[in-house]
Amino acid sequence: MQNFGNQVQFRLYQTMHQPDPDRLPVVCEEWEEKAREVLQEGPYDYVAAGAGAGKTMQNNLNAFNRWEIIPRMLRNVEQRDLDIQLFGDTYPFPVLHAPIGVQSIIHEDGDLGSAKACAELGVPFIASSASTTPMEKIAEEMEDAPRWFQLYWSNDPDIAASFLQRAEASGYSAVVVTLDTPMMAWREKDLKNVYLPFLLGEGVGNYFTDPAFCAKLKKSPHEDPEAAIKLWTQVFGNAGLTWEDIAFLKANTNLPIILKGILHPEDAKRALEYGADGVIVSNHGGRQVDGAIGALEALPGVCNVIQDKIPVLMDSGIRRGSDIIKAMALGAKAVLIGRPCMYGLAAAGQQGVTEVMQNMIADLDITLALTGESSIKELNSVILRKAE
Ligand SMILES: Cc1cc2nc3c(=O)[nH]c(=O)nc-3n(C[C@H](O)[C@H](O)[C@H](O)COP(=O)(O)O)c2cc1C
Ligand SMILES: O=C(O)C(=O)c1ccccc1
Repeated sequence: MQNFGNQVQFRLYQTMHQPDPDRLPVVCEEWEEKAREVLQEGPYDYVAAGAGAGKTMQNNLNAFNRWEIIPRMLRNVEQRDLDIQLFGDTYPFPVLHAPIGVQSIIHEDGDLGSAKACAELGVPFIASSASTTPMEKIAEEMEDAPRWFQLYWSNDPDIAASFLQRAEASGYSAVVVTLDTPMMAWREKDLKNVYLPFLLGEGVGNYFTDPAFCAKLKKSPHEDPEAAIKLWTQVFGNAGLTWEDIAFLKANTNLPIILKGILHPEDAKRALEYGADGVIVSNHGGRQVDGAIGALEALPGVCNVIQDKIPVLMDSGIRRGSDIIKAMALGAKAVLIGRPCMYGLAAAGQQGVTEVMQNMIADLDITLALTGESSIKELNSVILRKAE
């Protein structure tokens, strides 16, 4: 896409004649502020806060400040390529929408709004196991736009296998298996607010429509929602999994399997040994282990082990274009955008997600050019230095 960044930027400046209240935010922190204004405390904190004291979330942001870009000059950056290849598909930008459950708690557009915003831009949408809208409905709305499915690996193998089968049948082209959430973390803000969306029947759309899940209930989720929610709390996670269980996934899907939540180089080694098709370096946005390593800090160690044998993606802390450049220069093939999209969704529904994604990509395109690079795929750590 020619001069994507300049076009978006020019359009934004042209809104100068619009009255202020109609103008949507541009800056990530401003979107977050707007989200805080429109949401009640429970849902806002559910999205914005992390595990424990929030140290990991802080580490994620700080990690980006430890790297600095050294721009190059006079390198003809008129034509720029932002496209990437992953698992045999070409995508227009090196960004995906992170899997995010329970989007219905922040806006009525919910998962469908986000999915449609992504579809318009050609950005792959990773549908969460914990979406409120069932995966088939999301797929239907997205038509042939790119989409992946994120698996929460239930301790009930029938449910896990059924989710995999449904994802493949409804046209998702890869499975992201989230390993860092065998149970919900100790989340201080949610405990203080006494707020857990699932207990309110949010984020259970895939379960309540699942034949394997429903087979374990006496009455349908519609007839007896309380019993269904209780069953959900019993089957959601699986703390008993080991690396040997990866074979179960391979036996139950033909799609590429991408392991999300890899931080330790030793786990990167296991991911290769056990046949993962890709990994995502992530600490779940600091929502699981408090005091964990910032995701960007963990990225070089993982890439060093993987040695380009399979793609390494990353998330946790991406807030602007330069963050994407740093992650890719350190070895990520693409990044996932999480909370920024949710602040957009909260403040302005589907259009908010479109704006956040579009602005992030525009910023990326312009910053790439100003760094003196024209191909996102060819970035490497030569353009970075570790700040003192
Ligand atoms: C409200 C919320 C819900 C999330 N739900 C899921 C989920 O269902 N599955 C998953 O793998 N990750 C989930 N995540 C984690 C994101 O996929 C991603 O790793 C994280 O948002 C990255 O951190 P960042 O948003 O601070 O950049 C969730 C994150 C948030 C904020
Ligand atoms: O809140 C989360 O971070 C999350 O990943 C999750 C887990 C279960 C259901 C919905 C979201």
